[in-house]
Amino acid sequence: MAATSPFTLKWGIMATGWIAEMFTKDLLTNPAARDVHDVGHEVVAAASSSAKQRAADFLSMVKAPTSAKAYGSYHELVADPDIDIIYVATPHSHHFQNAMLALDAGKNVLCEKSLTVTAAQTRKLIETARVKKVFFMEAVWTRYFPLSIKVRELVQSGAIGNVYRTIADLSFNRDTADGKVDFDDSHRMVNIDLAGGALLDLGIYSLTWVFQTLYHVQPEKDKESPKVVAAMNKYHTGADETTSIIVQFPEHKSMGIALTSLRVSTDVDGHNTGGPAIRIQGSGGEIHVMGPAYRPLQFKVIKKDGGGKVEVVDCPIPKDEERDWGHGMFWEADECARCLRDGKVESETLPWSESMVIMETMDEALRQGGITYPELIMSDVFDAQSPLNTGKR
Ligand SMILES: NC(=O)C1=CN([C@@H]2O[C@H](COP(=O)(O)OP(=O)(O)OC[C@H]3O[C@@H](n4cnc5c(N)ncnc54)[C@H](OP(=O)(O)O)[C@@H]3O)[C@@H](O)[C@H]2O)C=CC1
Ligand SMILES: O=C1OC[C@@H](O)[C@H](O)[C@H]1O
Repeated sequence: MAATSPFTLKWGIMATGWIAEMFTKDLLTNPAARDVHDVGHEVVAAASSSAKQRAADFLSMVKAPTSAKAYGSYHELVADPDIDIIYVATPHSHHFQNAMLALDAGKNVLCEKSLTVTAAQTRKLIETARVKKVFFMEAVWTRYFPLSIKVRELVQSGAIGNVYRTIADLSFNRDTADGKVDFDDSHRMVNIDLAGGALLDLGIYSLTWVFQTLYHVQPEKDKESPKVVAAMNKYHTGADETTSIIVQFPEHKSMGIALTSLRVSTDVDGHNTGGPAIRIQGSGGEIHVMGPAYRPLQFKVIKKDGGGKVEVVDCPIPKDEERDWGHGMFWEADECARCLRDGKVESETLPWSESMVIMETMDEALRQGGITYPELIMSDVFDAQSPLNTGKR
């Protein structure tokens, strides 16, 4: 019997910054290098809001096929009939308007984290995807790692008993002697106009671990909206620099603690000496995930009755030797391809309802922490000519 050829998804890349580079290089790797044979990817075009030449330079830098088109605006990108799906790789501030631009044009969308600035914006995007009958997914790449899948399976199988608590941290020590952090005030990590702050950039990963171990694994009928208690320290730009959130599920008697900071580090010496980034604690044992929370490569299973033995599971990220590349973002791209091949508009691994509840949790934390962003980037009214869509800075 002849083997069926893989389903190939045609991508348009919106923006040409750091993560666009990482993701596009992953798209260009050979799926066989990660033992994937049912789906593949093609980079059809990239767009820069600043100049067509920038998009052309980007495509040659990532070694895209010469057939890939360069556009000098996001509007041109979403109008390209050859593109199946748009990857939105702009700052958080821009996600709502940029993703809406693509959805409005009838394109499927994979949008970087944090999905939006507000939960109301996420709701609008989901409604639009539903009406347009197009696929829409939040690009929290860690969810699609084989490591995450294994950990969720262990939790669901009861390997560590009932899971009552998850403690997750993603913190970078960027503290400087002058009392600041070593990001320029204009950098997207701390710039309020770009929806900067520890929570939306890093804390989303801590929350990802809380939600994928305490919420996602629950049967649909038992899913419980969390109670949220949060504290935030503000940076002088108005963004949060250190944030701690308790996410409580009273019916399940479980609790998540999501931590993030730009002042201290999860991994103090860069060698994981400080212990795990994530502790998933059950009545019969614990799973320790070694960080960073966004790209973990190892977890440990410690059983209550294990007599001190620790099972260590390594989950390296496969590399395409020919391209000398493998970052780990290809798994979320494969998920998009499989969903589209199978006619799905949302992923079961990160359904719309779960993106929504996580955004609501972040909304509530920001409210309790007293962080507000400018109206332009909090608006949930789509404007194709918004400066966020036209590249005007
Ligand atoms: N999944 C992951 O591991 C990571 C995800 N991210 C997420 O990706 C997004 C982008 O982050 P990153 O790539 O690091 O950011 P960069 O600043 O490196 O790139 C952002 C790109 O967005 C475009 N852009 C449009 N308008 C603006 C504006 N006003 N200011 C700055 N850039 C603008 C630019 O591309 P152009 O000029 O071509 O239009 C720019 O190159 C964020 O949402 C972030 O949270 C970031 C890092 C890792
Ligand atoms: O998503 C991310 O993961 C990696 C971090 O270095 C980056 O700041 C963040 O945006």
